Amino acid sequence: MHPFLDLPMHVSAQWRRAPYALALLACAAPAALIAQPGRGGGGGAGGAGAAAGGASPSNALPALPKGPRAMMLRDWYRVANLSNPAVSPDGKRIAVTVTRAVEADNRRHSEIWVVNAAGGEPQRWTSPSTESSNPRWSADGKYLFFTSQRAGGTGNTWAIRLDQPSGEAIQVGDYPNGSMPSDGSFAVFTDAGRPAPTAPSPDPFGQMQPMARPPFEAITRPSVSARFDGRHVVDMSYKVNGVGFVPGRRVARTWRPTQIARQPIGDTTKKVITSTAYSHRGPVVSPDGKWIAFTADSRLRPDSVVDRERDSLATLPYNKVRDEAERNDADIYIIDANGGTPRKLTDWMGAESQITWSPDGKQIAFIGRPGRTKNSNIYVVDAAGGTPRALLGNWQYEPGNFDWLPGGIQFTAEIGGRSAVLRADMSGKSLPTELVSGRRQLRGASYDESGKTLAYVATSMNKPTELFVASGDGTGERQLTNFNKDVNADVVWSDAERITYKSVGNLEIEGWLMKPYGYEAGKKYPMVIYIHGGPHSSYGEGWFDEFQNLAAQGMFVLFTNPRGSSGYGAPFTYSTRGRWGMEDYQDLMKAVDIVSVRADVDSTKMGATGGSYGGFMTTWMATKTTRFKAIETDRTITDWTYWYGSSDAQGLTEFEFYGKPWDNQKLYDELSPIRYVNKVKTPMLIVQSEEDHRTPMGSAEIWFMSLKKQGVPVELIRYPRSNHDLSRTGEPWLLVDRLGRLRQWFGYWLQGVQPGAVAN
Ligand SMILES: CSCC[C@H](NC=O)C(=O)N[C@@H](CO)C(=O)O
Repeated sequence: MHPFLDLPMHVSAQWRRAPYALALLACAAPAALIAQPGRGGGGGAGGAGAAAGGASPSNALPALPKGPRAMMLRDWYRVANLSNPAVSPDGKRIAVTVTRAVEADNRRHSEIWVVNAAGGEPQRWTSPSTESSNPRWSADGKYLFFTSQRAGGTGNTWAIRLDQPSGEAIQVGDYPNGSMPSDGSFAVFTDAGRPAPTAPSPDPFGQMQPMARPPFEAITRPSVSARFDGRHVVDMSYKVNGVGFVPGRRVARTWRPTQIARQPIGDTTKKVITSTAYSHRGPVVSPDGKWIAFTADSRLRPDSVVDRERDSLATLPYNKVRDEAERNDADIYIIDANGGTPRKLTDWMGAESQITWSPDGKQIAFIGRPGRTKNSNIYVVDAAGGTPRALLGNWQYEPGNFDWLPGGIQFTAEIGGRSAVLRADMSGKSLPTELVSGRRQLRGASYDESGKTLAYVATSMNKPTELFVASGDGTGERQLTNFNKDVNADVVWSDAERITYKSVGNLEIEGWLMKPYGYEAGKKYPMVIYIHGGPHSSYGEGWFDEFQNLAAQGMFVLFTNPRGSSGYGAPFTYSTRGRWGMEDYQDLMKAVDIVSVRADVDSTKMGATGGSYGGFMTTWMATKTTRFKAIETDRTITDWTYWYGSSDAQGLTEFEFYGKPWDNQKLYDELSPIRYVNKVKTPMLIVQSEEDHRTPMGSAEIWFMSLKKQGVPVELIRYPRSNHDLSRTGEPWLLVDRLGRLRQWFGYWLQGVQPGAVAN
């Protein structure tokens, strides 16, 4: 899958405070190939009207020619991205989010479409003038809920009525979102309560911008508050990629532990059934409605104690015994559905998530990760307690989401660069069985109530996403939509050959070689290697705009999942700890060795590109080899100590590099490409976003200046209103501009195409 980082704020905060949370960071969040609704925050992704000029560019641009032909840059705007399929409880209909770019407005637009599982034309169910995503059906089939920021309501949950003639979307106060028993009579959910009312006191800084006000316990004050509009920072988490600068606290720290609430369906009265100093997470009600399972601190300590302990540990120097010890931060508890004293289900070492009751309510399943660098597995335990048993045994791969259907447990998983729907062996004695597989990526498996209908979104190398339906056991698959019909008819998307090869230590590495558009046997073509970020993410068997872009320019595109990638099991993922740029570099260069001897690859015209960890790796490569004739480094990191101080994710290197820079300065220095920049001879294009708080601008600036001062050809493109996710969720015009620059840079250095002559 394409690396796509979708970190909620709390994950970033955990990275910052402690290395322990790093198991969470496997950067391999669900892919969104070109479009993600509703993201961007202060980073500016997708903002209409913010771009330079504001005028529609399409007025001035000619219509795209009919195909079949190579992808042109503006074809990017035509590709629809489908996500979040949801099968109705009766299995008759499937709702899905469809996201497209609106080229003239420089923005994306998402709608909910519904299609009959039996087939037929999909219907648009939400307005073209508002954003709607993430459809889900109510258990009783009365509503289709979805997420929307539309005006005139509270919160962002809206609904379309299904049991009566319907019109505009409405908000439904008596149908809460939460876990329900089989009879659907009530829902349970978490509730953080309201902040305690504080007596109003005059605020001498009330008129200042939030970032400028003196935070709580700050020592300095503005001399004249009306004359200071800077940023006053005292807290560690003062900037977050995709969010922007975050004002500090104005009052003493307080805690509002999340409680469990229940609300009858058809009633607006919510009852909070717990009142504790610790938080309850992910409450799930049993099918008979008698019990609620949830996770909480393994010792039920107050949130204040847990947070203070974590914060104080985070200030200590790295300590092997303490920091490498396995931790049991959370456990599963069960409480009476009306409240009472919780019972610990089991003392299980590690992290538990996705708690799920068996349909008969006698057992509980969860995804467990027994240690930070250990494989996750699906575990099952009696609801009465006992020792959880793993269902996937020593399977190499790790489960994604799972469902406990009437016939057993089914789940999705990444199997290297492809993904599949699988059935677990409930005895745990055999490896899981693949039900839906093939060289492709499946996203968001959804079932009807009976488990007899399964829907998913699928994509493969040369096929953008579409919606598919099958029987619950994966048989009888049918494609239900063809949203990309027009663009598919015009553009010849390139396919890729899958390769595997043995690298250092006999480790098998998976990779792909995409053919250039218009490939003719007997000719030689330039080749560009793409390096993904993370490093714990992966490339895979899905349509990806960036690869298609360079293949359309007439180049081979090589992409691999070197050690450190996700999708091959945790030992593979974490094998690069403390060794970035070593064996992983060799895994990449080995792939280059293999393809560069092919008769159709011009080994004198090779390039490299990559972002984030891939940006680090491209600058690292530039210091180690002159085999590449041109390199593009994207959202790069060239100095790890600078990165540590300026990024929003210190926890990443605290874990990967065994401590803070001053705990292990040698490693931070030795792995910093800037230390060897005097060796660079390769022309480099640097792309960095002005509001990237994950890999801030300084790394790009020092690299640019160093190459300039040595006479190495270099260009720096600084994208405004953009963050670390420009290439995924950035403003469409800027995102497409970046694709154009990649074509031009490699077109110039590898194909001799003169500036301005690369086709758009
Ligand atoms: C190594 S610094 C931070 C790198 C970043 N990792 C997580 O945030 C990264 O490599 N991001 C990737 C994957 O999402 C990217 O492609 O931007």
